[in-house]
Amino acid sequence: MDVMIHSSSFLLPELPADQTSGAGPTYALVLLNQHLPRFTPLLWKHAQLRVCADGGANRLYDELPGLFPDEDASSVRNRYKPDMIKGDMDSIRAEVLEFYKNMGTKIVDASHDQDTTDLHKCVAFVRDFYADTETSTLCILVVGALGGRFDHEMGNINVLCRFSTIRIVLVSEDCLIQLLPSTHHHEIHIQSSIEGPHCGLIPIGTRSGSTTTTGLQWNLTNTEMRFGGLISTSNIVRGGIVTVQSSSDLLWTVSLKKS
Ligand SMILES: Nc1ncnc2c1ncn2[C@@H]1O[C@H](COP(=O)(O)OP(=O)(O)OP(=O)(O)O)[C@@H](O)[C@H]1O
Ligand SMILES: Cc1ncc(C[n+]2csc(CCO)c2C)c(N)n1
Repeated sequence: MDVMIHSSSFLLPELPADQTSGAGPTYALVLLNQHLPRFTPLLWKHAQLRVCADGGANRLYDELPGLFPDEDASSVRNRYKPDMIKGDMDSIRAEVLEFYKNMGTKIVDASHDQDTTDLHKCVAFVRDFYADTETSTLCILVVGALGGRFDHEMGNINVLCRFSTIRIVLVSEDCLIQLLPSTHHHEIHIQSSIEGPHCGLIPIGTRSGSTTTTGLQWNLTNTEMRFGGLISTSNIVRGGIVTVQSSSDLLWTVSLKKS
């Protein structure tokens, strides 16, 4: 089975040289309508496409200037122009919509679709935008996915499952969450300056018949995991590389260090 390599190098101030030369992932950033983490400007810099999901545009408008306390709010806003705002447009404020429309941001009202979330709509857009790009090189970073309403959080995690062939990372102030599809074996390269040591491996939707790991304090060896039984929470990363093999898709989560 092929090995999928994972690295959170998008949280480093500069991408490693092999990535800046075009060999690494193509990052897209999606901003949701929850508190934006402090490193949003860093992810913005690394991303080639930036999309706000509906009320995510309010967060960009309201919260980004606060991350640059020494600068004038309007000059910060003028520097961060999203490529697109997409969603059912029931949360974005009129003045925010007007501001970004005047800056040239593309606005897509998808209010006819009340069966998929704004994050789903944005991920589908990014996927289609990069339709000609090899899927394995695309990585969608999502900020504002956690905290607040639990139905929203579960909807956001469901997007990882619905688009399981695309690399998507939910990035909060405290942790990262991503899906490890069972179609691959996984090598997670830990950036110990920014992430760990706490981590978890969580089956989602169904039991995971057999999981084997290395590089954790409490490794699994052909172990079954299920809700109501064992799931691996409060585990600890021990080595620089964690490997995971599983018969079912799993969520991988790792804590982020408070710099
Ligand atoms: N409290 C929250 N916790 C986690 N994610 C959130 C939260 N609020 C919004 N989001 C995410 O941001 C996206 C855009 O938010 P927005 O408030 O514009 O959604 P919405 O269209 O009002 O959602 P809904 O109609 O389902 O209530 C949502 O699709 C969701 O992914
Ligand atoms: C069974 C079922 N439950 C909830 C919704 C509502 N819903 C789900 S996504 C969405 C859009 C949010 O921007 C809305 C309103 C539905 N359609 N079907």
